[in-house]
Amino acid sequence: MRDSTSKAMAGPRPVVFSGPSGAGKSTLLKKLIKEHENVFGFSVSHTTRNPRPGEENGRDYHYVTREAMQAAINNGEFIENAEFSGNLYGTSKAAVQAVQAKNLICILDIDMQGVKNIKKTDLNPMYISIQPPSMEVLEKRLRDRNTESEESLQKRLHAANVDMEFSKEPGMFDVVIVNDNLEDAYKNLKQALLEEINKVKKAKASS
Ligand SMILES: Nc1ncnc2c1ncn2[C@@H]1O[C@H](COP(=O)(O)OP(=O)(O)OP(=O)(O)O)[C@@H](O)[C@H]1O
Ligand SMILES: Nc1nc2c(ncn2[C@@H]2O[C@H](COP(=O)(O)O)[C@@H](O)[C@H]2O)c(=O)[nH]1
Repeated sequence: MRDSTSKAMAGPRPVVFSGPSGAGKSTLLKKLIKEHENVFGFSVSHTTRNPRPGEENGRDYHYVTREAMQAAINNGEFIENAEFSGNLYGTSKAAVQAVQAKNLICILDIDMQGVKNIKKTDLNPMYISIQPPSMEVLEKRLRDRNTESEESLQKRLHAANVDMEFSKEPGMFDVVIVNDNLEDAYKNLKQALLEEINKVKKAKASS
């Protein structure tokens, strides 16, 4: 069944970022939001994982217990949710509405199960896949980030293999960006979003 709740959401077309854990999604989207804070807004997901050093509740995620999150899911408060690496993650309707109410392009950072589920809704976002140059580079980045236990790292690498195959399915993503050199990847990302950025800037200038 299609989720018709998202139909009521207005504003510019959202953008979904997906790709393996460690590919550089957060790094790129943080740069994007910093450079265009009047254009983009981040959909703050819920998760049952613990905050990492430097992460802030309500800014990076809403950190909740599994019981609270499951109850909210059962109550129909989420557009999509998924189990990833032993934790629940999900996009609440409120998170997307909060961004769209400000007439900003809503950015969702979600895993591939999220992509599949969002495709069943009426949100109609642009889908961007961020890919690492190789599995070896991905593993090094994840290890160097120093945020995962060995068990979590192995789960993420396993999911990354599945994800990298999935991203090759024709029509799954509108744009695929290989994040090798960060500045090049960022330039490609901005180019892919240029039309949407200009639309929002124009609408804001005339309002
Ligand atoms: N082009 C790049 N070159 C080198 N290091 C990078 C590059 N892009 C990102 N990194 C680093 O790789 C690590 C993983 O990046 P990041 O946390 O942005 O990935 P992610 O896709 O958001 O991961 P997750 O899905 O787990 O949140 C970080 O330590 C980041 O600083
Ligand atoms: N389906 C969803 N996936 C999400 C959501 N928020 C984040 N994510 C994805 O989870 C993994 C791991 O994230 P991390 O912050 O623990 O490294 C990553 O692939 C994110 O894209 C969500 O709301 N729904």
